[in-house]
Amino acid sequence: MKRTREITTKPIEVHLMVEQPEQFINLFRQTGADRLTIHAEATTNLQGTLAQIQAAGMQAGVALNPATPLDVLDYVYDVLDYVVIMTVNPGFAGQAFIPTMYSKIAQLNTILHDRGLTLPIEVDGSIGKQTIAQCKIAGAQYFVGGTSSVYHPGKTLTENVTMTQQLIKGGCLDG
Ligand SMILES: O=C(CO)[C@H](O)[C@H](O)COP(=O)(O)O
Repeated sequence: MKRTREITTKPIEVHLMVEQPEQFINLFRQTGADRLTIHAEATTNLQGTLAQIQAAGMQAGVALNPATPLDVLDYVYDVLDYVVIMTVNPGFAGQAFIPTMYSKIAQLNTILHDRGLTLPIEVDGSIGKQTIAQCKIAGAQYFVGGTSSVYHPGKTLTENVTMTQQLIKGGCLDG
């Protein structure tokens, strides 16, 4: 994290897939993180932990595993800056996208709209050529790049980044 902070002024988002994430808030703030994502399933104090992240000067995000319902967010929207919908089960790269996640993204988009909130929806897991367009239609605004996009084997990082940018913008791909 420290090395990454030295080489970029871009916002750095850290996604903590650990239990008791509250133990790591200050550590990641000190190393230069701008946004900290915690899992709803990983803490018994979701509201308090999000509030602590914001109080430490970072944006606070909640990641929801595929089986976790959206209503866990009902009482934390006031301490939340973005939501990460996991579109695979967390653990490792290269898994298949879970198709029911499209409707989960759309449902969250409707909830946010009904509440008058403009929090971005981020999607994580098998995000690439086959899934970006539909995630965007459902309401996603942030896309996590993994082996399905920016680290896709067989192409350079630059080629993959260009391709992914085109997909997110909704442009045509020629290959
Ligand atoms: O958090 C993850 C899995 O736990 C990864 O971000 C993601 O799955 C990696 O990308 P891809 O699915 O494109 O290989």
